[in-house]
Amino acid sequence: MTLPGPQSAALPAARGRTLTKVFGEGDTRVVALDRVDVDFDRGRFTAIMGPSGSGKSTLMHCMAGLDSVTEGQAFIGDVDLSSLDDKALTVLRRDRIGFVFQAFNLLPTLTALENITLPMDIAGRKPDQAWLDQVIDTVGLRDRLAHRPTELSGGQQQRVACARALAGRPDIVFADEPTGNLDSRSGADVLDFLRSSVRRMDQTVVMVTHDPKAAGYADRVLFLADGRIVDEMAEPTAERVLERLKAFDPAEDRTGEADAASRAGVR
Ligand SMILES: Nc1ncnc2c1ncn2[C@@H]1O[C@H](COP(=O)(O)OP(=O)(O)OP(=O)(O)O)[C@@H](O)[C@H]1O
Repeated sequence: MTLPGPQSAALPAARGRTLTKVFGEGDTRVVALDRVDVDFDRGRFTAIMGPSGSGKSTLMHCMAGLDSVTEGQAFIGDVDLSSLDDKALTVLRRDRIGFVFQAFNLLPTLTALENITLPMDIAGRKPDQAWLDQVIDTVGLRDRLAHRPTELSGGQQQRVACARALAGRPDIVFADEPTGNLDSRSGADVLDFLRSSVRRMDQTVVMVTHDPKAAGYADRVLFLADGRIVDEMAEPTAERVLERLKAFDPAEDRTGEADAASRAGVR
């Protein structure tokens, strides 16, 4: 195993530089990301929030190499994703990035344990058993490992998906609305696990969410509007996030939004 050197240890787990993503052209042109600079430090839990269409998913997809950028660069550690061909990008995503989606995306024919180790099995990598045990215990799935997804609740299925994302000890986990399909109790279990993976296992998690309560589990919240990061909150609470979100009124136009942002002390 190669241990990260002092330089790579100091690097953020992921970072974007002047990230720009344009969809379509002419009348249908949309600037989904507008020169975004962002760092995701190691061992931190970041939530990304903002109104519908503000660019949250696009930012996550570009940072995770699921979509290409129009301009700028996305780095995982010191690797510039735009320098990789499709094959190298697939390997990087498989080996260095964990994903959790709103739909749990588990394979129905496999047991929970088989789902958790699937990415490593595909890669021909032997799991680090001590790490895997820690992940399974932290997520609280020890007595469910032989169950298939249909025999698990939604919350348990999402915890399997979280364990799968973390099993390979990735550089960073990207979670897109991980609690969107869950009741609040199951959602809290999933968020507790993501929180513990950061606090106790030194993982790095980036989560897109619409839910202020979910964002309250993070170390910081980035607020997007119109493809830009317009605000950032450290040590968020659900109440403060909710207050901040009230400044984004969908009825307001761009000028109104600037007013709202200035009322909220942004810009
Ligand atoms: N494949 C695409 N083709 C064209 N436009 C797109 C595409 N994907 C996203 N967009 C546009 O880019 C902008 C940002 O979309 P994105 O999905 O990143 O927003 P979001 O903040 O994640 O929204 P939501 O909260 O509704 O999921 C939107 O205006 C959207 O319509």
